[in-house]
Formats: sequence, C-alpha cells, structure tokens
Amino acid sequence: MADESWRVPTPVQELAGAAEEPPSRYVLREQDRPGSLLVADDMPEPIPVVDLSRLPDDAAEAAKLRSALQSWGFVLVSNHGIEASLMDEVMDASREFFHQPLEEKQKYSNLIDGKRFQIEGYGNDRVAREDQILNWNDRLHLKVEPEDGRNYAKWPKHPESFREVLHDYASKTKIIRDGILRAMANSMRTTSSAIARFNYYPPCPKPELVNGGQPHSDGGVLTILLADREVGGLLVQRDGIWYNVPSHPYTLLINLGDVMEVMCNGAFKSPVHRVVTSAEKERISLAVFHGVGLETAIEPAAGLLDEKRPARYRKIGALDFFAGLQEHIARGTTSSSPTALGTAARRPFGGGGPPTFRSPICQVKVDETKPLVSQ
Ligand SMILES: O=C(O)CCC(=O)C(=O)O
Ligand SMILES: [Fe+2]
Repeated sequence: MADESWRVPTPVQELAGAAEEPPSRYVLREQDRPGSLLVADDMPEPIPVVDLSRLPDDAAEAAKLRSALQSWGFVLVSNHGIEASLMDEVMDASREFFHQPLEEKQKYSNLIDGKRFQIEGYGNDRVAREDQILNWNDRLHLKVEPEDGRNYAKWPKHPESFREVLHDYASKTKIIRDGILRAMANSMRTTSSAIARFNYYPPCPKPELVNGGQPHSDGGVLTILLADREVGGLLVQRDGIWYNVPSHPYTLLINLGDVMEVMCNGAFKSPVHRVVTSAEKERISLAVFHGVGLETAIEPAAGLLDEKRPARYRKIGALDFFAGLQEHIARGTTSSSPTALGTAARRPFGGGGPPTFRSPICQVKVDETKPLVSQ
C-alpha cells in the first residue's frame, strides 16, 4: 500500500520550536510570499466601526453598515453585547487548550482512526495532495449551531470552563448575526412601500376551468396575507407540484417576494402560488405587499457576494422591474406555467440548478450567455 503519511502532517506547534526553518511543504513559491505582495500603507477610507446598539433604528448607523459591507465586505462593530471579560475568557480558554501537551489535544483529533479527515476537531486542514503547500497553523473546529448538532466529544474538557465559555460566546454571536441581518433588512426598507389588496373570489360554476388567481410570485419584499378563515383555495408550488396551503384562523401567512429573492441572491425563494375557486362558496383575502420605493436599485446585497457566490441576478431599477411585472400581469404571463413564460425562464442561470418558472424574477436572473433582455 502506498505511503500516505503525507496526509497527516505534524502539528505546526510541534514544528515551531524544533527547526530553524519551516519544512519545505510549508514554504511558498517566491511570488506568493508575503514579502512579494503589494500591500498599501493606507486605506483609502477606514473600515467603519458600527455601533450595534444603535441598529436597526438609527438610519446613519444603518447606512454606515451598508456602505461598509458594500465597499469592504468588512465592518467593525462596537457595543455588540459581548462583555470584554467573556472575550478574554474565550481567548484564554483557547490558549490554554493549545498549550497542553500533544497527547491531550489529540484526544480531540480531526482524524478518524488517525487517518480520515473530518472538519470537526483538532488538527491541520485537510491535505488533499502530496505537493500541497500547508498553512502554518493548527486548528480546532467545533460546530456550535445548531445546538442540537453539537458533537461534545470534540469539545475540550480542559480548561474546565471551555464548554461554558464557548457556549456563552457562540450564543452571543448569534444575537449579533440576527441584529446585522435585521439591520440589512431595515436598510432595504428605508424607502419602503406597502400596498393592501383585498381579494374577493365569488363562487364559480366550473371552478376547474378558471383561475381564482393566476400562478404568480409576489413582486415585493414580503407579503402578509390574511386568508379567508373558512374557505381554502390557495396553492403553493414546490418542485413542480402544487400544495394546498392550510388556513389557520387568526394566523397571518407571510411570503417573500421577488425583490427579497434578488436581494438575498436567491438564498430565499419567492414562492409561486395561485388561487382556485369554489363552486359554492365565495372567498376573500387581504394581501399587504411590502415593497421598495420606485427609486430603489434592486440587486443582490453586496455583503452576500464573494468569488464563490457570484451575483445570480442583474441589477435592475425598481421602476423597470415593476413595469415588467405589470406587463406580465397584463399579458397573463406572470405565470409559473412553462407555456406562458417562453424562453427567458428556461435559460441556464448563472447559479446553475434546474430552470425556474418564476416569471418576474426571470428577467433579472444572470445569464452568462445572453445579454439581459425582457421577453
Ligand atoms: O387570496 C389569496 O389567498 C392569495 C392572494 C394572492 O396571492 C395575491 O393577492 O397576490
Ligand atoms: Fe400573491
């Protein structure tokens, strides 16, 4: 059997004191070395510090966050709710863990049976090739969220405080994450608009022949729907199949709209839905559509994009976006139906995956092969 010991490098900490020079597998090619990088002395503008306690309501602070995420992709946050003492504790616990003898740390190894790599645990990053240049670090990876997905066998027992401190720290980062996401959403709402639509569906002698509401996705950020308490009829499509949406009296149904789908770069979907009618009963509903002002540029949030996650939607002005939507409605082609949509929906999208039959969105989906055209 081939010698595969290169897959299990010695922890860097062990090397650090032992040799004058890093072993060759850590040494970068000349042009990649830190000394060869072009590093600017000054930033054109500093990465701003955003006061988290002022979000989401303080408009100036929210704008600072947005602009930081657009220009740098980084933002510093103060007043974030994690006490300085807890920050110290978690760093001390980490240091104490790494300062233990190797045998202690290896109880939490990221290698299964001493060979097979898994992300969680103590050790190096995965070594995939024998000639791979390795990083000069050791790591301890621990899944913290969701809490019921934690593998406590990999959580160090020493220092004793480790688990509690990490738990506290991770919980607080979650609150920060929520705060930032809320603030981002809020910045989208700065030029908000909302429209209430009262729907009335009279009984229809042949309900199987008509649409109560044609298949469509809603255009805005999110919709809050108060549906008829007694008469159902709303259907939602998933993976090409329609499902009845049950009505729960006195609950509200919330769905995301196309603008949100674009802004979050497709991480959340704007569902296609329709309404069928009843032969005997009338049905009513009230939809409140929360959207954006017409001057808004609709595009994926910059903070969500990087090399691995390129924009899957083109930037489009809200005015154009909604004009296109209106045209579709008028032509009866806001439909999720493949026949109604024509080619735009079936183009291969930048993000890959199966074609989507979501109409208005399709106009702004990125298509590498063709210029952006509306149908
Ligand atoms: O009436 C319903 O239940 C849904 C209405 C709807 O989808 C809409 O107004 O956009
Ligand atoms: Fe709708």
